[in-house]
Amino acid sequence: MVVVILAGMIGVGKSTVAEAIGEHLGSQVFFESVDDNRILELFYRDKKRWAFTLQVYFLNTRFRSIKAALRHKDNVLDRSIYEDALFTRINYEEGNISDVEMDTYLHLLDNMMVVIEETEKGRPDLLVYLHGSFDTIMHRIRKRGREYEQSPELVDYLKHLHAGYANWIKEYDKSPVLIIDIDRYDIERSDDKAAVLRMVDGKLSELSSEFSDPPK
Ligand SMILES: Nc1ncnc2c1ncn2[C@@H]1O[C@H](COP(=O)(O)OP(=O)(O)OP(=O)(O)O)[C@@H](O)[C@H]1O
Repeated sequence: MVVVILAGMIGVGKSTVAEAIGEHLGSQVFFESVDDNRILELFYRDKKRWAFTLQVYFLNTRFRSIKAALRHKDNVLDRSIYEDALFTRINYEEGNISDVEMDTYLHLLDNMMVVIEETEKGRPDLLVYLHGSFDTIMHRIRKRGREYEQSPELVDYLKHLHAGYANWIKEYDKSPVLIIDIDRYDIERSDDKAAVLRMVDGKLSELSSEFSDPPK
């Protein structure tokens, strides 16, 4: 049983890579659909009013997904609960979330983490972190063309988030990590996609041999 989670900046391509890994490993993929997420649009229109509500919404849906993923067999998640606190922190730093809201969020998250760690598996096997330069990411966000992500006023928020990710990945310690540079590998090209899947296979087999090594 293998649980792989994806992480990385908005627009970096997590859903596409999650789908490719899921297909390759024969795993179920948990996508967070944003098409029916009304709060997301409200948030992009008025961050101060909706940031906390949006974070609680995502926390709840990610909690549900990670519990389900850790309970069943082979699964891939396109974004996970481990990463959402970064969005909350950035929104706190931007003044969109108050001290009291931040504290409430962190207590809620702590409680949820206890439940997650108490599941039989406890944590994912691998985090695949997609890293890209700010320019590449902006290019992808524009190309994807989701209306609420296009406002020129969002650039500072996206820069802040991009810088936040660099610290977040250094501190992440819930599972082993595989970093993929999207400036180098474009999953839409078949040879790059094959190379990415080989890296995932390589990492998973390295981890499973470490796991099965007899103790010395
Ligand atoms: N916790 C969160 N707080 C604020 N916004 C969030 C949070 N989680 C996701 N989002 C926003 O929701 C949208 C998520 O879209 P989606 O799930 O397609 O992910 P993405 O990061 O844009 O995708 P991909 O890496 O697959 O290109 C993005 O605008 C993202 O910023």
